Order: sequence, then C-alpha cells, then structure tokens
Amino acid sequence: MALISVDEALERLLQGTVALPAEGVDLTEANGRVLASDLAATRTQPPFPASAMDGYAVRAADLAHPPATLTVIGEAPAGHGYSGKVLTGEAVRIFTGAPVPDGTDAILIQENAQRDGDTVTALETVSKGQFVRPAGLDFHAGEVLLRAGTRIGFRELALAAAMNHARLPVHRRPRVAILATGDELVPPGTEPGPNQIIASNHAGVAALVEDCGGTPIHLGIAPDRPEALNERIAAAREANADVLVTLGGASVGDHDLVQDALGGAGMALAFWRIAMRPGKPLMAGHIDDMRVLGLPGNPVSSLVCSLLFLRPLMDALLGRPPAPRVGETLPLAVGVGANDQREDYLRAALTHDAEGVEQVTPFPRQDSSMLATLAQADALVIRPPHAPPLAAGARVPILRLPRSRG
Ligand SMILES: Nc1nc2c(c(=O)[nH]1)N[C@H]1C(S)=C(S)[C@@H](COP(=O)(O)OP(=O)(O)OC[C@H]3O[C@@H](n4cnc5c(N)ncnc54)[C@H](O)[C@@H]3O)O[C@H]1N2
Ligand code: MOO
Repeated sequence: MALISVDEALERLLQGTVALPAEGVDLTEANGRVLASDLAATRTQPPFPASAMDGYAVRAADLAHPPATLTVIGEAPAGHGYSGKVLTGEAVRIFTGAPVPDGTDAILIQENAQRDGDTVTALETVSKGQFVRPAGLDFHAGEVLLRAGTRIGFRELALAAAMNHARLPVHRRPRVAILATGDELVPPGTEPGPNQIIASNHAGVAALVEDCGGTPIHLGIAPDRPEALNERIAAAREANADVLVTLGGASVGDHDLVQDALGGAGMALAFWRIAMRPGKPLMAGHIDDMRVLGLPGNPVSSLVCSLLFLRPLMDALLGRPPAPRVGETLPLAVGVGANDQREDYLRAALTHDAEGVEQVTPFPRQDSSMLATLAQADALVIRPPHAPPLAAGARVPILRLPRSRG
C-alpha cells in the first residue's frame, strides 16, 4: 500500500464521524465538557438598574452646584432595595448591587459625601447614570451566549450559572481504550528485565485524551502473542470504547501483530502507512462503531500522531469544529535541509531575536525515540513533502505544542 498524505489520512479518519449523544450534567460536573446545544440566557442580568458602588442614590440634577445637602429618606442594601419614590432634594443610602430606587439616576460614592444624621452633603457633582448599571448591561433574556461545540471552562461555567442553568447539555465523553503492545515493555514503577524498557506512550496518550475531554480506559500492556492481543481487543469492545488506540506493533516487523489481530476482530481498514515523519506506520479503521487508531510504537511518533489525529477525532466525537492543522508561520533562526517525500514534524524551540521577533529553531537531533526533546519543544516545524532547503529567516509553518504553565 502506498503512503498517503497527512491530509488524506485525516480526511479518511474523520469521514462519517458524528458527535456522541448529549447528556445532562450538573454545573458542578460540567468543567471541561463540550456543549451539545446553544445556551440562551433565561434571564436578564442585571435584572434591574443596580448600583455599582457604596454611597447614595441621588438625582444628578440636585448636585449641580456642590456642596449640596440632601435628606436621606431610606436605605437600599443588596438583595432588598428601597420601595418608595425619591423626590428632588432626597437621597437613599445604597450599597453595591442594590436596585437603584425610583426617581434617582446616579450614585454619589460615599467618599464624596458627608453624612450628618438624616442628611448627606455631596462634595462633588455626579453625572446622570454615574455608577448605575442599567438592566441588561451584561446580557438579556433569550440571548445565545454560549454556542454548541464550546468547551466549558471557568469563564463559561460562571456565565452559564449567571444565565441560571443548573444543568448543561453536553456531549458524552469519548471513551478511549489504550493498549500498549510489546514483550519489551514493563509498566512505570517496575524493574525492567535485561532486555526491557519502561512503557511510556500509554501515559502520554491517556493524558492527551483527558485534555481533549475524553475518558481513558487502560488496557495495560499486551505481550507479542496473538491470543493476548485478541483478549485485549475484546476487552475494549466490552468496555464500550468509542475509540481503541493501540501502541506499537504497527510496522512491518515479524512481531508486529497488531494489524492481523485487529483484522481478525473484523476491523475495516481506513488506511495504513502515511507520508509523515514521525508516524509512518500509522493505521486507522473501525470495528463496527468502535474507531481504531494504531499508533506507531516510537514514543515521539505515538504522541505527535495523537496530537495530529487523535485530537481531531476526539473533537469530532465531541461536536467541536476542527482546529486548523496549519495556520501560523514563523521565521527560522537557522537553515534547514531539503525534505524527502514524508511530511516532517520537527521538534523546535521558540525564542525572540534582538528586535523581539519570535523565531523558531528546530533541534539538531530528531530521532523519534527521544521523548526529552519532545518535552523541551515549544512547537513543531512542519516541512511539507519535497520542501527545498531553507536559509535562516525563511518562514515555516509551525504547530504550537500545548504547554502547562511553569
Ligand atoms: N523495516 C522497517 N522497519 C521500521 C519501519 C519501516 O518502515 N520498515 N518503520 C519504522 C518506523 S518509522 C517506526 S515509527 C517504527 C514503529 O514501529 P511499530 O509501530 O511496529 O512499533 P514497535 O516496533 O512496537 O516499537 C518501536 C519502538 O518503540 C518502542 N515502544 C513501543 N511501544 C512503546 C510504549 N508503549 N512505550 C514506550 N516505548 C514503546 C519499542 O520498544 C521500540 O523501541 O518502526 C520502524 N521500523
Ligand atoms: O515514523 Mo517513525 O514514527 O519515523 O519513527
């Protein structure tokens, strides 16, 4: 089978993918979830003209020539309000958030007022509307403020609460079963045998699944035996996985048994082997409605392919619009050589030159086993197939890597 392009592979992977059904969750459980329908305000906020300051509700015209003394006829704390009408020469003691009483049109802040028993003297003028939040300043009932496909974060959560939604319609979280394969692998925290290494890919992929809003299902490490693989593939189906991610065993070696096992379980192959580095042996298909993504075993390959393929698949399952793969370009700080037929994703550092212009430096060594350089990288430089050599200063497409603070 010939190598297919990254774009073609993405298209085949996402073909026919529909968003998972909606479910209702309490606001307290909604952080990180993706809205399944548009959300409109059920109320107007603020519902009444409200004071933005502690002070006195006044008629601005009364204070045209300070100092002006007014009679304090009542009090309006937040949550209560003053029910009477305020006439000329009168004021109401008011606190932040309280409804502005009838007849008043501005707030005199208490720092500019002198209280003396039943009277208050304004030391400054105020303009009409000063420190008054008109009704609906924030939003009006019926306004759609959050769209389907929006990922709920701390800001959206507070807004949904203010709109008086106690439960939110969100897409069910994609369930992603993750299966590491290979006799050479032992779990982190155990002592490897003489020819073994620590399995790392499942941990990174599971974290990415969580970051994308999915639930990882850990299927452990299957040794290179067909029965062991068959057993774990069956376990993925029993766990109702929406996606099965296999790690390793995707290439052409005698011990790369994954594709055979998946084929035996009824997988319809969408593609195998793509024109990408790292990630050549990537494979995709489906067993009934369970998607299958066969990631290459090399650690950097599996994580870069997760970013480029698993992330958009998760977005599609969550009803989110696909993020553009390429968009930004930056100047190279150093020259790069010509590329071959595989689209290359080079781990790179972002820095600023003397003029403060951001620039990108690909690391000199790009072996797909080197996880340390992936963790150090700020971005991936994308080199299209057959790209010519480029000198320092040439602009190249980049993909910023998600980074935790710190
Ligand atoms: N003759 C050829 N050999 C290889 C080709 C090829 O086209 N012809 N492709 C190479 C490329 S490119 C890649 S990428 C690798 C991927 O092969 P597999 O997907 O079959 O991966 P494995 O052989 O199982 O493992 C490769 C490498 O990664 C380590 N590994 C595997 N799983 C994990 C894990 N969960 N955590 C950490 N490390 C893992 C494994 O020990 C190997 O070192 O094939 C090339 N070969
Ligand atoms: O494609 Mo492999 O992922 O070059 O190492």
